[in-house]
Amino acid sequence: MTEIIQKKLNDSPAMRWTALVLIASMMFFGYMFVDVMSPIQALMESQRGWTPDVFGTYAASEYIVNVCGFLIIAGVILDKTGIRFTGELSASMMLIGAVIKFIGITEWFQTTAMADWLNSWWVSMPASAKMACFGFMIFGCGCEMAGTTVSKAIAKWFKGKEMALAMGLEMAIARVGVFAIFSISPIIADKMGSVVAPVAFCTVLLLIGLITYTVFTFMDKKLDSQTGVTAEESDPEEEFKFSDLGKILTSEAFWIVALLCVLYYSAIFPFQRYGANMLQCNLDGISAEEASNIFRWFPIGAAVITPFLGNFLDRKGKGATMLMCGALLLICCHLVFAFVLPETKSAVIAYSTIVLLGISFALVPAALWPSVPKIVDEKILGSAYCLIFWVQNIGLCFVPKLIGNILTSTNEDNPAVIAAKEAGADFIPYDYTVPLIVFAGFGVLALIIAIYLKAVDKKRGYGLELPNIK
Ligand SMILES: NCCCC[C@H](N)C(=O)NCC(=O)O
Repeated sequence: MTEIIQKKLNDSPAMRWTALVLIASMMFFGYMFVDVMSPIQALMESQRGWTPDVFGTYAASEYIVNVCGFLIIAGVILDKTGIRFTGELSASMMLIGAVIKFIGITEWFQTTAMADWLNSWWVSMPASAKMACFGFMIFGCGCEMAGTTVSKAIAKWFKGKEMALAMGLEMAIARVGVFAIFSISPIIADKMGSVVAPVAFCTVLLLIGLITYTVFTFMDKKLDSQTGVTAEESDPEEEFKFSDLGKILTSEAFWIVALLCVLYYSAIFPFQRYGANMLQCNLDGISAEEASNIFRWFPIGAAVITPFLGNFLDRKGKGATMLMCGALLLICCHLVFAFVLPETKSAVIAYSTIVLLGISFALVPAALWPSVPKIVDEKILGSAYCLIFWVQNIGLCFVPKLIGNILTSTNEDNPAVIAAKEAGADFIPYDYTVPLIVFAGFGVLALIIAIYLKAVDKKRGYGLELPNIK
C-alpha cells in the first residue's frame, strides 16, 4: 500500500520563512513606533514644550499598565486564546494607541476644549504629552504582548527546525526598525516642518503590521488544519496556571536572570530615548539629524551581530561569559560617553563607542533569552518569559523618568541651558554626565549579577556555558 505523507505548511522552508517575515514585520513597525520621537526630542521641546522631565514621563507611560499586571494577564490571554487572537489583539492595541498619540500631538488638538481641560491640571505636562502618554500606554500593552506572542508563534512554526536562528533574526529585524526610524524620523520632521509627520507615518506602518499579521493568521489556521488541531493550544499541560507563578517566583535562578535582565535593559532602552540628544549635547550641538545618523549604528550593529552570536551560542556555548562581556562593554561605553566624549568632542570616538554598545546589545540578548529554558521547566517557560518581561518592564517604566528628572535637576543651574532657554533656542545643550554615570551604575550591578550567575551555573550545572546543539 502506498503511504501518502502530507507535507505540513511549516515543512516548506519558503512557507515558514514567509511566516517569519509576516510576524516580524509587525514587530519591525512596532519597534519603529516606540522610538519615533527619540531623535526629534529637541523639536518636541521647541514645538510642544516637552522638557526632559515630560519626555521621561512619556517614555515611562509605555510600560505603566504592563507593570500594574497587564503582562501577567497577557500571558493568560496568550495561553488561553492562542497566537492568532492574541497577535491580532496586540497589533490592534498598538494601532489604537498610535492613533491616540498621533491625535494628541497634532496642531488641531492643541486648539480643542479637551486640550484646554488637559492643560488645566498637572500643568508641567502639556495636553499633547498627556494624550501621547495615554496612547503610548495602550500601545505599550500591545507591543509587549506582541513580543511574547511572536516568540510563541516562532516556537510553533520552527520547532525542530531553525528556531534559534529564527528568533535571532526576528530580534535583528526589530533592531533594523529602530535603525530605520532613527534615520528617517528627523528627515520627515524636517521636510514636513512638523513633529506630527513621523508619528503619522509610523501609525500607517502599524496598520500594515496588523495586515501582515492577519495574513499570517490564515497561514497558521491552515497549519492547524493540517496538524489536526481544532482548538488552539488545547493541551492542558501547556496552559498558564496561577500556581506556576509561585514556582517561578521562588526560584533563585529566575530572580538572577530577571534582575540581570532589568538592570541591563534599563541601561539600554531608556538610553535609546536620550542617546541622540546626548550626542547632540556632547558633540557641540550637531543637528538632530547628524546625531541620529551616529546613533542609528547602535541598533544596526546589534542587528547584524545577533544572529551570528546566536549561532555561536548554539554551537560553542559560553552563554554566561557572553552575559559578563556584554555588561562590561556596556559600562565602558557609558563611561566614555560621560567623560571622554565631552572632552574630546570626537565623532570617531562617538561612532566607535556606539558600535561597541551595539555589540554589547547583541551579546546580552543573544545569550539571555536562550538561557531561560535552561533554568526553568519547559512546562512553565511561557509564564517565566512573561514574568521576566514584567520585572524588566518595571525598570523600563521608571528609569526613563528617573533619568529625565536627573537631567532636569542637574542642569537647573547650568548657564548654557538657562541662556538657551531664555533665547527660546531650538536646541538646549544639556550636561549628560550624571545620567550617564547612572546608566554605567546599572551596568556594574548587571556585571556583578552575571558573575554570580556564572558561579551558580558552575555549582548547579544549568549548562549555560554549554552549546545548545549537542
Ligand atoms: N518596547 C521596546 C522594548 C521591548 C522590550 C521587550 N520586553 C524585550 O525585552 N524584547 C527583547 C529585545 O531584546 O528587544
